[in-house]
Amino acid sequence: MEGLVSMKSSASSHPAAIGSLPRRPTFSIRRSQVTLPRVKRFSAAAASIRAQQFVQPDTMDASSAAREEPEIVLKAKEWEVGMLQNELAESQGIRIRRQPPTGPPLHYVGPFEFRIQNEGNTPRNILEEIVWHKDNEVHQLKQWKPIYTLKKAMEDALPTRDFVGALREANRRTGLPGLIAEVKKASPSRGVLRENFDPVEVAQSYEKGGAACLSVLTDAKYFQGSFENLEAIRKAGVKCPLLCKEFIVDAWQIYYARTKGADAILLIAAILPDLDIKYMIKICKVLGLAALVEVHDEREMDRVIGIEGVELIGINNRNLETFEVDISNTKKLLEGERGKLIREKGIIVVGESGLFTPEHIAYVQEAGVGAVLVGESLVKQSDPGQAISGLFGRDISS
Ligand SMILES: O=P(O)(O)OC[C@@H](O)[C@@H](O)c1c[nH]c2ccccc12
Repeated sequence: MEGLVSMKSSASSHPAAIGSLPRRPTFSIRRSQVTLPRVKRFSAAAASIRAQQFVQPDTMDASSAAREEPEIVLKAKEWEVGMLQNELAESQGIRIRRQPPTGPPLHYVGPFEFRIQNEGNTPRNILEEIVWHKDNEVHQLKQWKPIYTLKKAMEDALPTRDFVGALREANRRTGLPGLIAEVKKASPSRGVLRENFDPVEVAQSYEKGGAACLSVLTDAKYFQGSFENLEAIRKAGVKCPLLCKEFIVDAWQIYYARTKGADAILLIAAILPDLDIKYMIKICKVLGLAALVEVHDEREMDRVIGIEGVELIGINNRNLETFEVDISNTKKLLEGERGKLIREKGIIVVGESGLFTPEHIAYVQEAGVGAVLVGESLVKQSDPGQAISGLFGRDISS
């Protein structure tokens, strides 16, 4: 019943499998111990396993691994860095792990696909699932378009527009929070929001209805969005500055967003350690992009307030781990010292998610937001731009 299959003999001898090789090696590191990619298949009776096959790595120390397969040791180091990243993030209260701690959920070994379903490498919630998927997706995209090709594309990209300035101006003009209207076809929590979705039509309608800026979902798997949508909206001549709504886990995505016409990007504090946020904000400054840094609890807010150069903080009323929506979250995070510090620093706060009525808008404005980010309540209406008047209680188009 048991059979040993080495990674070398399986993966490299089956060309068809090479394209689908995982980003991470099919083994894990626990401190000084290297787990080699030797694979045993056990009986399907193993209780905790939903898969057809169970992959049980054998162990050996790092030096003997080096003698056997230097490339494997290099990959092991790469994996170790990923592990350290998880530990660093955890020390900042980040529960979302950047990669599966014991290897990717799908292991491709030769022509076989091994799916392991154990506690360690099964995502704990939807946000973690999205992040793991994104990490692999970005790895593939980076191979297809290495960073130097993006730098070239950036030289030809259209100039960026002032996202923060547009929000301030709308706020000044209307006396209401500036609107970032979201071009969103679907979401994991709500399913499809708009059938016959035409992103350019929705964007133009929002602009006509008085939106200051637009947010365009680019994640394909969970939100049915795309970078093509972002690019098409930009090229159609929509003047509202555009936020690329993406799960950013790698700086490469920022450059890519810039080549596709973004004026701003989203950084989610629940998945990015402080150092990543700092570094990515610096990249944004160099590229002329605004960064909307999203938080959803006190700890994330305190981390982000302390980061130099933050101009826009989004408070998400939806917990991305549980999907629960509670608009009092915006109020809670702006009370007392935190609100005072934010005002002193001149940071614009964006109230995000779950806003449906003029009362909701008034409530978050009272709490201290200078802008709101709204998707569902607008995009579900037959005329999304017209729906803006309903949301704000009056016409804000002129
Ligand atoms: O559709 P709503 O409830 O109005 O929410 C919009 C926006 O806040 C939400 O889409 C969002 C906020 N932060 C995110 C991060 C990723 C994906 C989506 C989001």
